[in-house]
Amino acid sequence: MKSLHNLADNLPLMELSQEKDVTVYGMKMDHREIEHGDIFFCVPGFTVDGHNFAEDAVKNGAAALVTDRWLNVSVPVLKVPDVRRAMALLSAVFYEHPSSDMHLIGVTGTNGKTSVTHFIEQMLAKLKINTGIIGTMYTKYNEKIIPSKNTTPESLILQQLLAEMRDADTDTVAMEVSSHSLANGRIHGTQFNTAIFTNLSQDHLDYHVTMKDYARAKSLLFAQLGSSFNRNPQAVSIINIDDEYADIMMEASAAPVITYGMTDNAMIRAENVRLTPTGSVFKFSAQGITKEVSLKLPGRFSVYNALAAAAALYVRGYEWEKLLPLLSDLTGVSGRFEPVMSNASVHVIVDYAHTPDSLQNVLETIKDLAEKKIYVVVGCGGDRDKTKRPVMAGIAERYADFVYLTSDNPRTEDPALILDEMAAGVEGSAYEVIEDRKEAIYKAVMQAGPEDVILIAGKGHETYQEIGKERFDFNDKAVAEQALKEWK
Ligand SMILES: CC(=O)N[C@H]1[C@@H](OP(=O)(O)OP(=O)(O)OC[C@H]2O[C@@H](n3ccc(=O)[nH]c3=O)[C@H](O)[C@@H]2O)O[C@H](CO)[C@@H](O)[C@@H]1O[C@H](C)C(=O)N[C@@H](C)C(=O)N[C@H](CCC(=O)O)C(=O)O
Ligand SMILES: Nc1ncnc2c1ncn2[C@@H]1O[C@H](COP(=O)(O)OP(=O)(O)OP(=O)(O)O)[C@@H](O)[C@H]1O
Ligand SMILES: N[C@H](CCC[C@H](N)C(=O)O)C(=O)O
Ligand SMILES: [Mg+2]
Repeated sequence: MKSLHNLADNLPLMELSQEKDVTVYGMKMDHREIEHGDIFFCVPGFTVDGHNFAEDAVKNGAAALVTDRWLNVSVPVLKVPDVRRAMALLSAVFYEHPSSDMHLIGVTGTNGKTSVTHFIEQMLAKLKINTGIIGTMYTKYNEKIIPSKNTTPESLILQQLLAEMRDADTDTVAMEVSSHSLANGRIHGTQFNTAIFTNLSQDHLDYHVTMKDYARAKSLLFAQLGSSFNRNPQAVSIINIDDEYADIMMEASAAPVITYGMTDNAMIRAENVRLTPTGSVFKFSAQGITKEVSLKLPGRFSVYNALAAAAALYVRGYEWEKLLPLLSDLTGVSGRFEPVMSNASVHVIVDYAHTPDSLQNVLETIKDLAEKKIYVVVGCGGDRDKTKRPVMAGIAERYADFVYLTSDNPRTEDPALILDEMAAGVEGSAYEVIEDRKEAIYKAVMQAGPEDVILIAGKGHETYQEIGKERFDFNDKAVAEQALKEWK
């Protein structure tokens, strides 16, 4: 519970429609969720303008509105230049800056965010540190799991979750920070101790339009770190120096930078990386310390993710001697290079690769390990970057003996048209289009021979398929398990 005037004092350039103060009991951005005494934020959205719901919000009991224009309503209106950013700041104030009461690690980049946050959590759990996670799969702290709608929640949900974590004595939170959230100001008012950059490659060009815009959005995490806004003098940026966009992140960083990678100029390095059938072995090197490390995780990309997680723990205050042994115990994350267990001798791997770069990385790893044929079942999501469709199909063709192009989450697009766009990227004829994902998985399994490998890409841990505006139960792993039972 807060006074509107006290809240408003935190916003530069705000104007109030009336002198009357009111008590604010909660904050909402959807008028259908308003309860008596809430502030309603009129967010100009991508599909609809929240200002259209102002009157209904008042009818539902809103005590005040935050808007970007004057509206004629009976309750006080707080006019601001940018409603989303004002919402982020006021949510942080309303919940009394929960992020400043914990060690908060933000992870951004096209691929690897979910993996890195989970690796940090696994290592800190071994050190008996109470750690929370916010990301694509869920928000998780103590034994509680709250399913996610977005990878990075809207600011008022984010601050509420952080406040719950603070109240549950969560010490450290590892959080995925998406480019959408940065561009939308969802993390304004959130104080990070550490920001990690994994990598940048093509995705979300529907939203950001060019790679430069996309990189600029990602760099905001580093620009906001340790700045006057996020007052944390201890803040550190951790950057994958091998990525071609590393310079942009380093230049943007308002905090000192630690680099990691496999090249000589990385401060934290993996040298002489050797991939093995069960993972990898490499020589870890940082600040004069060298140590042979083995990982039970697939591919070179996992080495990068492990280095990022180790760097975060170093910044958290742990000595290398203490944290390096924890790397060998890291285990895979659900839906990320996850083998499907069965009695059949066909190897099926479910992976969340939904970008060209991640698909290529995963297939390179499979190519190194596979002794027989490789099959790929892959689709691309609807209402998302269309330009990645032919590219992903082309990558699948390059590595596989045969490709099944199928639906991912078509959402409101025509699945057949998405598949046409994918097929345009295939040059040869070793592919088939099967719109129904279950049918495609079954067909791939049924025609595979002993020791062949099937990659089912794109949906990883997802337990639904979104067709139109509806979500139907669907789980790649469960479908593959069933198909494998029928394989002979
Ligand atoms: C592009 C984007 O970020 N969209 C988000 C945005 O939607 P929007 O701006 O279109 O909202 P809108 O539907 O126009 O509505 C505008 C306002 O009116 C309100 N409203 C609307 C209808 C109504 O009857 N009453 C009402 O009050 C809405 O609550 C909202 O405040 O605000 C919504 C409300 O919070 C979000 O759910 C929605 O995320 C959707 C689900 C989404 O798909 N987002 C994706 C693109 C996204 O953000 N992805 C990244 C991960 C990307 C990655 O790295 O892989 C993420 O962080 O999740
Ligand atoms: N460091 C990496 N570099 C390239 N590809 C990676 C890396 N880490 C994971 N991948 C691949 O990308 C897929 C997605 O990984 P992960 O879920 O960790 O990424 P994310 O950044 O959280 O994705 P999202 O944007 O959907 O939240 C994995 O299934 C794997 O195929
Ligand atoms: N965070 C990503 C997830 C994509 C997962 C894929 N299965 C799809 O639906 O495109 C996005 O919203 O673009
Ligand atoms: Mg993720």
